[in-house]
Amino acid sequence: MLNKSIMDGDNPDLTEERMKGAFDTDKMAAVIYGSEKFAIRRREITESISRIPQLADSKPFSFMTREEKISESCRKLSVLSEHWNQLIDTNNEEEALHLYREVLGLEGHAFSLHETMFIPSLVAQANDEQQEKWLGRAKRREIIGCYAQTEMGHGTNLRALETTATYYPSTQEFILHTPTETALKWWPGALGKSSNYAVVVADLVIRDTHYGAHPFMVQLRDEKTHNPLPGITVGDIGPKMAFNGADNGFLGFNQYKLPRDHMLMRHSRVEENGTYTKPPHAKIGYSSMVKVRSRMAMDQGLFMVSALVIAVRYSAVRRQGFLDDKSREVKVLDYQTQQHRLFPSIARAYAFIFCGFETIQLYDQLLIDVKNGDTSGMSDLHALTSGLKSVVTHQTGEGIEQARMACGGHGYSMASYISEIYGVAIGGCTYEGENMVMLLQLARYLVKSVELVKTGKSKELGPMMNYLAEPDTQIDLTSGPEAYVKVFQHAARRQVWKATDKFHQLMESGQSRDIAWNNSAVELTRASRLHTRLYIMETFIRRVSSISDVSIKKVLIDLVNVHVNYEVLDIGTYALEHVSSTQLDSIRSQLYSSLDTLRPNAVSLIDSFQISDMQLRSVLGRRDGHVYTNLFEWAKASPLNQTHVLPSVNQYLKPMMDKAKL
Ligand SMILES: CCCCC/C=C\C/C=C\C/C=C\CC/C=C/C(=O)SCCNC(=O)CCNC(=O)[C@H](O)C(C)(C)COP(=O)(O)OP(=O)(O)OC[C@H]1O[C@@H](n2cnc3c(N)ncnc32)[C@H](O)[C@@H]1OP(=O)(O)O
Ligand SMILES: Cc1cc2nc3c(=O)[nH]c(=O)nc-3n(C[C@H](O)[C@H](O)[C@H](O)COP(=O)(O)OP(=O)(O)OC[C@H]3O[C@@H](n4cnc5c(N)ncnc54)[C@H](O)[C@@H]3O)c2cc1C
Repeated sequence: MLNKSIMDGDNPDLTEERMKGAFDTDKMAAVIYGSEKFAIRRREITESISRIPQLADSKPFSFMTREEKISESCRKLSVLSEHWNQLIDTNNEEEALHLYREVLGLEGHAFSLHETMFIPSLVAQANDEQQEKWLGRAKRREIIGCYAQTEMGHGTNLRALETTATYYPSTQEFILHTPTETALKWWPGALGKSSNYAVVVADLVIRDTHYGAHPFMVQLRDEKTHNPLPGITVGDIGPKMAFNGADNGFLGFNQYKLPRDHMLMRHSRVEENGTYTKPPHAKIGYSSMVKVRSRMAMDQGLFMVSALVIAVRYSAVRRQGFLDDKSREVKVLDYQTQQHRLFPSIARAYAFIFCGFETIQLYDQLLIDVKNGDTSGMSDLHALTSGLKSVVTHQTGEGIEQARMACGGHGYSMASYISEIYGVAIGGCTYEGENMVMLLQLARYLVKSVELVKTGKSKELGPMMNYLAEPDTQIDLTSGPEAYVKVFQHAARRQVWKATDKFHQLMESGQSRDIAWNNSAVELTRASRLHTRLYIMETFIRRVSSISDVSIKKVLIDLVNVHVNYEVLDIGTYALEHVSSTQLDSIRSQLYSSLDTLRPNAVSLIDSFQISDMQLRSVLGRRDGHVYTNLFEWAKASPLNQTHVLPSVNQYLKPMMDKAKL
């Protein structure tokens, strides 16, 4: 069987789609997840979870209050604690993340930041003795940690953080202090109620000199009672747009004493007498953010896929209207507009995940290099991941919203669960650096690159930047996807140069650097987006070219064709300077025919992600496709439907109506 999701008793419309698939979905899963071994491990973990009934949701998330969600995830975490070693290789981050996604879902939980930022901060920033003291405890989950950096008044501008950590050689202690209301830590995930430790980022002060943001390991709560320690004010910041299973929190310090060896000292040090040693690279303390940003293409790709699994399956069973055959309504997936709405996002999701693999590996390599004293790769990765997190989060938001609309009215119901996926995913436009700000970080790098070319130093260009030095050439659009890469290179190069020239001209006209930068900022962010989209396209094509299995490669080439045609049309206003409007018309025709080509494989392409029903938490997107029965059962389970007459009717509506009758 080529599509491994086919099961007896499924909706025949979905079975028909699965029969049409021209490739083996297990083989595709191995490509998506980087190796056959990991794809198998994912399935094994999912299977093992299903044999532990206590790990199942006690009721649908959408019917739970915030308090119930938090309690439910804590209950499951305590069940999981009995099974970690039997379910996963606890040293394997990807296995752990898969387990969390399956059992706990995406709405957040007590360990939301423990694995993703707290432990990575200890790994990258704590010295060997500190790791000896805390890392094992953190990995064994004896303690729960989070990453407390953002303050009520400042998130983006780290240099303006107000929380101080002042060192006193006389006592060999730091005093952590929150000098103002705006200095309260505000937003850190799992800080409010769950964590008893935090990596706190504070401005290091020694003898009135401010050394800027540094990380400190801080105990927040008593390990026996879980009460906040004296000098600490901590709590939950309240409900959010989504992600309400997490207790994002606030934190204030009142002259809180911290031993000297609680500053994380792998890269910078404070000696007993207060002598400060600066780190080998000024931004090395920002590594936990780079770590998460390097994961975001992968994680956002998976968010988008979840919405697409729901929308594509639903579109294959939803019948509405007629095409040729007037005896039976068509599957809405047969409409060109539906395909145009969904298929380019499927292509982007694959592309993001392939990029994600690269950036995760680049971060792991950087960690090794930095440990060996080589910080030279930091700027490249910072620039790349800054642009990538901004583009993928924005496009993921767009893709998920299109998926919701593609499900019509039922997409708007929590039964689809798409609104929750959307709410969680678009948090990524903000966290780990607001998107505009991060696009401007990449722009700094692009401007510097142009300056290198202008001053004859093209040899010093970083990876991916050589195209900035190349001349425009004729583009032959019949020569395959590489021609579309050329269109993107031309468009990105032109925009990067244009934005840089504008910035330079404004400075030449007398504007200060910062004012000239601000007056060029929109053009600079456009340059960053084009550059990043070029990177995504190149990575996608490179990955697909490396595949040897013929049937897998064939369908992925179809997907690449959807991608390159869609992307070039999407940047039409920039592309028009390099391709004629007649050529754009021909790209349009190719896009429509590539949608057609992809159509028979659409369900298998999204089935290949092997996202279990448990993980999807969508009534509309279940693998069996029995949408209407499932939807009705779900609605009947609504708490509102547990009585025929609600107390509020008896208390308010009935007396009101009775009064009106008098
Ligand atoms: C995590 C998810 C995994 C699972 C998925 C499942 C569910 C997810 C669902 C929910 C979310 C869960 C978790 C969310 C966790 C979120 C956590 C956070 O948000 S933590 C807080 C993050 N905060 C930020 O990102 C702040 C953004 N600001 C900054 O990073 C810096 O302030 C900024 C903008 C980089 C500026 O820094 P500054 O020190 O002022 O520097 P300059 O602008 O002056 O630049 C000077 C040069 O330094 C270079 N630079 C900056 N950063 C770096 C770096 N990291 N590495 C290397 N170089 C860097 C910069 O490019 C400049 O270079 P040049 O002078 O141009 O050469
Ligand atoms: C779901 C979620 C989870 C989070 N988890 C954590 C966590 O675990 N730990 C933690 O420490 N923090 C966390 N945060 C906080 C998050 O990192 C910050 O909110 C984020 O970095 C954005 O900073 P800000 O809120 O200060 O936005 P602001 O910078 O105030 O942004 C407001 C506007 O100002 C613009 N702007 C700001 N500066 C500039 C500039 N220099 N140039 C141009 N435009 C600018 C922005 O583009 C934006 O449009 C989380 C946030 C969310 C939403």
